[in-house]
This record gives sequence, structure tokens and C-alpha cells, in this order.
Amino acid sequence: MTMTMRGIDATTNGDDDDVNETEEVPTVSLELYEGDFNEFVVRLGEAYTKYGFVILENHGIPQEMIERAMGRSRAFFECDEVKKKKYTLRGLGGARGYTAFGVEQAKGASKPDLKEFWHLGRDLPPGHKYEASMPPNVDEVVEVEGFSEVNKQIFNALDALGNRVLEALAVHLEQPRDYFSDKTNEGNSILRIIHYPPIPPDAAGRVRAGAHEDINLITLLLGADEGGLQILRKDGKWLDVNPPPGCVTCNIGDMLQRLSNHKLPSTTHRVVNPPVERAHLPRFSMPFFLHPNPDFVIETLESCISDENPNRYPEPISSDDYLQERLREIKLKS
Ligand SMILES: O=C(O)CCC(=O)C(=O)O
Ligand SMILES: [Fe+2]
Repeated sequence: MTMTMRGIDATTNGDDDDVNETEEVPTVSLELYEGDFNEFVVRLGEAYTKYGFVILENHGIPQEMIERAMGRSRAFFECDEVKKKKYTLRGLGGARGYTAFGVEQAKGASKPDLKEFWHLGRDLPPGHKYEASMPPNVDEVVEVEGFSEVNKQIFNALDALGNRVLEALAVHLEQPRDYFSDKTNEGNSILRIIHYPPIPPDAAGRVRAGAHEDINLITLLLGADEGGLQILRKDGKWLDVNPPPGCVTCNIGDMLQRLSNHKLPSTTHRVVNPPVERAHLPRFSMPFFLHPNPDFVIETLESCISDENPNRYPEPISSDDYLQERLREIKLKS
């Protein structure tokens, strides 16, 4: 049995001693964003301070669009490996197109995750100043009609939802409500479409997604209603995250943790393997990693520095440099 970097076996749900059954990550309704923005700020601030995670309901993304995207994802991953590998691009660190099973590995883990995925980024006009950091998408996927189209719809919908969450977080961090808008409007964000296949017989010691923290500002996740996602609480126990179908799970990533001097925590999370009776079932999910514009410099906010919480990052870093460093750590770049 292989241990993760934290010394906890993550290969099944069976480590019940580590999971607190009664507690839940709070749910916040987007109706508050329209109806009582200040209350929306308070609820998000409380949930993120405690868990680094929140579940968003009434977010306005049509369930029909989500189901269509999940269906297209299933159809793509059902294609044979040779067809899928046509969409693997060299030298891009998996930033666009297909990344095969067994490539990505959580930082500090000894074996790769049990997943394959597709990455889609923001479309830029030719000659754009961010072209070097944001390559074009792979749009022609002949095997699955409408794959790119529905993925773009989900990208745009999660981008818009993420920007509403960031408005609240800006206020929570004592910044103007629109603080993030000109820093994320051309962000190097990525929609990751993941397939975790049925657990293979030779999976000993391997897990669907090893314990990790996300790199970006915030992540908006669809598909976590299929069990397996767990977050590490401050007391070291793992907590299941089980949102109702269609809800969006939204967590803080390392860039926002750094910008906020850890006022907003980037919580360690993982996807554990299902119990034996569900091991024959695949799992599909779609995290949207909301990134700042590549030239945004992450410099600790003055409002988050105090005598009790001195600046942990006196050296500012551009978000692109930070990203490249982190991609090497998770084996997507060499
Ligand atoms: O599939 C999930 O539920 C979570 C995936 C995840 O944490 C990630 O890809 O960063
Ligand atoms: Fe993650």
C-alpha cells in the first residue's frame, strides 16, 4: 500500500477514521449575489476562511448545458487511445488538447493519478500580446460532434460565475468590488475535462487524484456529485464533499492564497477511489481553473498584512512565472 506525501492512505474511501461524517462544506446561493450582495460576501468569507471551499447553488448555468457537456466528454473518452493521442500536443505541458492516462502526478506523490483529461483555454485573436503563454485551442475533434462548442459554453459560463465570486472576494479582502476585473479579463484560465476510468486491476497504490492544492486563483468544479472528492480540514481529518447534482464546488487556489497572505486558504484536496462495488464505474468531472492575466504580478495585498500576519511573500512573482514553476512540479512540464 503506497502512502501519499501526507502519509495517509488515499486509495479507498475505507479510511473512515479520517473522515468526519457529520460536517458539510457550506452551500451559498447566487440569488444572494443579486439580492443581498453584502450577505453574499459574508457567507463566502466565512466558508472560505474555514474550509477554502464552498458549494454554489442557483448559479444560473443550465442543467441541460452541463449534461450535454458531460455526454460529449463521455463520448470523447470512449474513443480508442490512438484516436485520442492525435490530440496530444508536444511541448505545451498539456496546456491544450489531450493528456493521456498516467501522466499527471500530484506534487510529492510516487505514482501518477488514475485519470486522463482534455484542456481548453481562452481563445485569443491572432497576434495578441499573450499569445506566447496562451496557445490556440484544439478545435477540430472529428470524432465527437459539438465537443468543442459545448466545452466553450461551459468555459464561458464558469468564467462569468467565477468573476462574480471574485467580486465578493475582492470586497472580503477590502479591495474595490471590481479589483479583479482587469486582472482576469484575459486570464490564462483552463477548463479541464476529466475522465477517471473504472479502477484498473493493477492500480495498487494509485489514486484517482492524489492530495494537492490548485495553482490558480479559484477553481469552479462540475461533476463532484459523483463521490470521491475530499478536503483536508485544519485538524488533519478528511471531509467528503458531496454537492447536489448541478451545483458548482468552488475553492481557493495557491495564487489567491499568496495574494491574500493566507487570509484565504488553498485547501489540500484529493479524489479517492470508489468502494469495490462502484470500482467498475467511471467518474467524469470538469474543473475550471480561473487564472489571472499572465502578466499580473502577484504581490501581497497591503490589506492582508498586519503585525499578527506579516508578509509571507516579500518577493512578488508574475503569474506566468509562478505557473511554469508549478507545472514542472506536477510533471506536465520538464
Ligand atoms: O475531479 C474532481 O472532483 C477534482 C479534480 C481536481 O481537484 C483537480 O483536477 O485539480
Ligand atoms: Fe484540484
